[in-house]
Amino acid sequence: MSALTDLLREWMPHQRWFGGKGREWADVDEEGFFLDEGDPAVSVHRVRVTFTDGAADTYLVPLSWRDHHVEELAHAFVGTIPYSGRETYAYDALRDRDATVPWLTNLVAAATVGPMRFHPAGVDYIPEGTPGDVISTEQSNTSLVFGQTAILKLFRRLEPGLNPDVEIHDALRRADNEHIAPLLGHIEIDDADGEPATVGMLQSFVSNASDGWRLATASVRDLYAEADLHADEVGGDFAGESERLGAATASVHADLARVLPSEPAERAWYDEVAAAMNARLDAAVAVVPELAAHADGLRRLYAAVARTEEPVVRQRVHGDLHLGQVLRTATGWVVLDFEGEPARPLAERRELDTPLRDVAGMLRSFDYAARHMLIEQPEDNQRAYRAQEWAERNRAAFCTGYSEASGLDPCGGSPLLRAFEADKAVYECVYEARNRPNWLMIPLTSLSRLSAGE
Ligand SMILES: Nc1ncnc2c1ncn2[C@@H]1O[C@H](COP(=O)(O)OP(=O)(O)O)[C@@H](O)[C@H]1O
Ligand SMILES: O=P(O)(O)O[C@H]1O[C@H](CO)[C@@H](O[C@H]2O[C@H](CO)[C@@H](O)[C@H](O)[C@H]2O)[C@H](O)[C@H]1O
Repeated sequence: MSALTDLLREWMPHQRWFGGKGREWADVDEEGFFLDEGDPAVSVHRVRVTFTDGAADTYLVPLSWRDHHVEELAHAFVGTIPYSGRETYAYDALRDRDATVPWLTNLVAAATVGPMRFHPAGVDYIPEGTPGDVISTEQSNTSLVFGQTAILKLFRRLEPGLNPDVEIHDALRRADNEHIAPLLGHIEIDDADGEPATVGMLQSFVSNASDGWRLATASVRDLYAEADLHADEVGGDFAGESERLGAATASVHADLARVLPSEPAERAWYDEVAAAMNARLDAAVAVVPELAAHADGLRRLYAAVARTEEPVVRQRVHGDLHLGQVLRTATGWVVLDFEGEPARPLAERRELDTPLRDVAGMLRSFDYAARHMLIEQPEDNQRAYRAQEWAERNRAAFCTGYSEASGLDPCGGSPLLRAFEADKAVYECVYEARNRPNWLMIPLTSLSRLSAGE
């Protein structure tokens, strides 16, 4: 164990991006190289943490180094280690502005630094020389904004293979899709076996935009404030936006099917989907015992998946679409973060899937937006009624926008869609139990409706 791995063992479990919180470490290995030997020097480390259950994850940890403590960087301080007979001070290099410049310099130069390769997309200006500021959003990765023109997302957990965020953004740029922020480049690193993993993605920064969750919940607040008016009568009606969002989602799906592989689903696919849903439910009941009450009804919904004759096209999709993943600009909706559900292995997230998974994700999000303000007042039946009304109106508008743009109606009583919605709500129960237990009632309420066949 080196002085650096000792330091990382102390520091990493407290970082937002560290996915192994609460698990016991059995071992830790680290391999590093210098990205920049200037002042501050910047090093990049691949840190492999092995847990006592035998599982292991590799994290990306960039550090900056100084020969004295810098008080303004106290928030980024990692610790000290001895080097050439004196103490050196290590900082989180992504929170140290002076240490952020080399990322774009190397990207513009299409450089190779140690095992890391920088690939500019060659399509647009990269704001080289500008320092980056870390965004304050709660996120599982770390993103830096450079001069309000570009945003670099550094993926913290490294997995071999091209990250779907890069792959899908690249495909949609080739398709000239107008609902994405264009890809400006990406960065790869070779792992110990020479397999490349994606380290980062640079894309255009969408300025002056608001995210869908913020806009939708503002609309719900307006509705609650007007006790006697309906969703279509209050000032902040969101249905027009929901309809445009449906059309934007359909456009993204159509382009993905056009430029990446797609094929009709075979019979075996339906059985596999039903089996995967049942397996996810089994695992979820062990974490959220309240789910057991809905299990029979949910299994009936999943059985209908195996029986349905509904044709499905398998293709690449977003994989984790919700209102927090879309930005409204002055001209329309932009869809972000094509990584899929972060907890699933990368190979699984790159498999062909059905657009219904994304439609279901967004429909769930309308339920969330409508209900999240009921958390504090679960007995307020009047508000619960109005929440339902808001959710139904916006879900229907989203479906209308989707069908008008695609010519396909994904929502017309499809048993598949209901099953995907239920499956997402089961996933959400586990997510909420682990992260925001007082939000658990949102997916549970939806599941009692879905499992009762309503
Ligand atoms: N191209 C962009 N332009 C403007 N803001 C962005 C852009 N990409 C991401 N963001 C902001 O950063 C947040 C986190 O980005 P996201 O890709 O979802 O990261 P993560 O995968 O870590 O959750 C988004 O919710 C959004 O607010
Ligand atoms: O954005 P991430 O990829 O990190 O997604 C995870 O966190 C989301 C919460 O931030 C979670 O989304 C759930 O809550 C949202 C409101 O906060 C709601 O709009 C979504 O519909 C709901 O699923 C997401 O499930 C999780 O993967």
